[in-house]
Amino acid sequence: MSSTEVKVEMEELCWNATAGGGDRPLEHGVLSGWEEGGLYLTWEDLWVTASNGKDSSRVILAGLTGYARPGEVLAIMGPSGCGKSTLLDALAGRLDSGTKQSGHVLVNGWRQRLAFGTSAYVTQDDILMTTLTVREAVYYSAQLQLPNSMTKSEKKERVEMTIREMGLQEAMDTRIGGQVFKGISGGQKRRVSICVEILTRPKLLFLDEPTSGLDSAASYHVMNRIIDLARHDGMTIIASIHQPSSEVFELFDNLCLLSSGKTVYFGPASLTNEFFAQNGFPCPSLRNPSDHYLRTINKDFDEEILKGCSSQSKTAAGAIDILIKSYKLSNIRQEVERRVAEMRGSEGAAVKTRSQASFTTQCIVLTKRSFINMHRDLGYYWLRLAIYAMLCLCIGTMFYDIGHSYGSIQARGSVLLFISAFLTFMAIGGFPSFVEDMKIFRRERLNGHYDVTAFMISNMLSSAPHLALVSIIPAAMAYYLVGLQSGVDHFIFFALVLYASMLLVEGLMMIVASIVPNYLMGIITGAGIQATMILSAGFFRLPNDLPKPVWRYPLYHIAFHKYANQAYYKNEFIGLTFPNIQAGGAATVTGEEVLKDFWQMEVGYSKWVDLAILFGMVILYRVLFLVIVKASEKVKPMVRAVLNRPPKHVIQVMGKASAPLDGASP
Ligand SMILES: Nc1ncnc2c1ncn2[C@@H]1O[C@H](COP(=O)(O)OP(=O)(O)OP(=O)(O)O)[C@@H](O)[C@H]1O
Repeated sequence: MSSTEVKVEMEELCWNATAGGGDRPLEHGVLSGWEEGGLYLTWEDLWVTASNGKDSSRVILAGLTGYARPGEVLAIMGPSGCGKSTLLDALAGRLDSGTKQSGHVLVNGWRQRLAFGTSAYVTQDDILMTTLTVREAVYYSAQLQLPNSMTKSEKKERVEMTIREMGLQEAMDTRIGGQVFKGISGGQKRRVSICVEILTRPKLLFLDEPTSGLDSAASYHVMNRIIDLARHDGMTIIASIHQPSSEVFELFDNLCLLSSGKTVYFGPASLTNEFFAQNGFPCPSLRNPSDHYLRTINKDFDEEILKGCSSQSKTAAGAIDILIKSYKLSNIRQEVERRVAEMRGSEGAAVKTRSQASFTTQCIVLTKRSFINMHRDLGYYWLRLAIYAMLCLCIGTMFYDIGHSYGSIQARGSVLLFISAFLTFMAIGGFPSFVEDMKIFRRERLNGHYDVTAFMISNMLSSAPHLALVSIIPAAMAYYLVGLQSGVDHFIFFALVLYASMLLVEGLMMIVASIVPNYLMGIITGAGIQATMILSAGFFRLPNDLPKPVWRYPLYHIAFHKYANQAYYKNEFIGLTFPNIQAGGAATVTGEEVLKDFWQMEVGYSKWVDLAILFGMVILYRVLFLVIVKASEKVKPMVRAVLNRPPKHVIQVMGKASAPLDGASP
């Protein structure tokens, strides 16, 4: 069959006659149905290329055009690696920095920012808090997202209902689980991920492989419920899906079939069969249609799979060529373009951030959730507490009853330095758990569950009591076994310095995690920064001997270990006297003299000033974290906005539409 013949036959396929249940009539310029609140998404000539390394300029998506409408579900299908996730990311404004995007994506006819809290996105990986039960995970999410106007019991009811709809009632009180302990299954995790995103009935929902890990019955029920939501609540749903059963396939309104980033077919799912048949690739009667489409266009396993087709081409590569050419000439494509053009001028709802809970509610709920997570996670603090206790027992026995001899000056210096450097350094052990928290934070942030400041405050509040335990118990063991300066006030000060130092390392690791999210790279970076600070704190190389002035001052003054050292030393030495061996032991040397002459410390101000500087730095580190996260959230959409300029004809059409929303511009 020549391509002209294919074109003629394709023109006979009438869009509206056989389109799926969700197809609605279009009126000129305005879409009927969900105008009040729905989000219309259109994309035209959308290109995505890799922009990093060897792959730079590799085309991932090649000029795609399509749309998604409220009340409908668009399924994206294609062989593995064809660009399904990339298309979802591009539409959701979440492409990573290793890619470049061109063409344009419009929401309600306008270029609006979708990233950071405006759409719900269920990613391929299930990033959930492993220590929570299913009920807790969904309930905390509900509290974070649902409006304050809903009562507690209404929220609970919504949670229970959503959990049941996803078939998770049996697993409600089972912990999600992760690497350390086994919890619910992979398929159940998938459904929990969907639960937390559909709670608020988001206007726009992206689902990347929602049914992976589910059996066919569960897949059908989950997709059926999602489609119910689309129809009932006017949600716009775009789902990439691998291998739907024929029942699931029948639920979709539109289908976007991709191969190597190119459109093989975009149109009503119900017309796909005819499209394939018309081009010489009819679906055998006993085969699942979606299996057939994917086998026909899968170049990775050519030859055999096309046996029996009536087309001239028996290879997938040839089949793809025929289908792409035929689609370009078809009236299905023209209809898609017409609808995309219609939607350019449509007027719909503004893109808003999703969480409707107040800032205070977010802070309270996040603090509670984070506290429970830290409490239940053995690796977060309990293991550290045990290791710290063991280490402090070693310190205590090794430096037991240190005394007040001349030699005890050096021994006191060593034990305090060890505590200030290594005991603090070990706080880095919380990083792996924190990286997991950050992954959850990123997912929830992108989905608009809460504010960054709420996360920062809650993290600080929930970790504070745990860190206090880790500092006080081991510190007391070391302090009293060694026999450091007597007096409860001295011990309390000592524990406060250790506590502040631990808070500082946590803050530092939060900053590192916001820049280097990878766990190994983060540990290396965090360790490197701390080692540099310890080295420049004026102990290994005494302050007066440090290179002057260029090298000395910045690091010496920035390193928090300097202030921690000074605080420990002042707390310990001031008020003590030691026999002066150089003077034959007859005279004594005071603690102040030791600090000034021996360690060249700044004794002109009180130890409380050092402690205040440490707590000041604790706040500074948290604020820095906040600034970095907020800045990174702003930079990404700005870069995207520059690349995502609509062509001239779009600007002309949009000129008649309403004013730009949410900082958007036409
Ligand atoms: N930042 C990037 N740099 C280079 N190549 C990329 C980048 N992002 C995606 N790709 C490549 O683009 C192709 C499409 O990736 P994508 O994850 O979108 O495929 P997919 O259809 O979702 O695959 P699967 O079904 O297996 O999840 C892959 O070959 C992938 O390696």
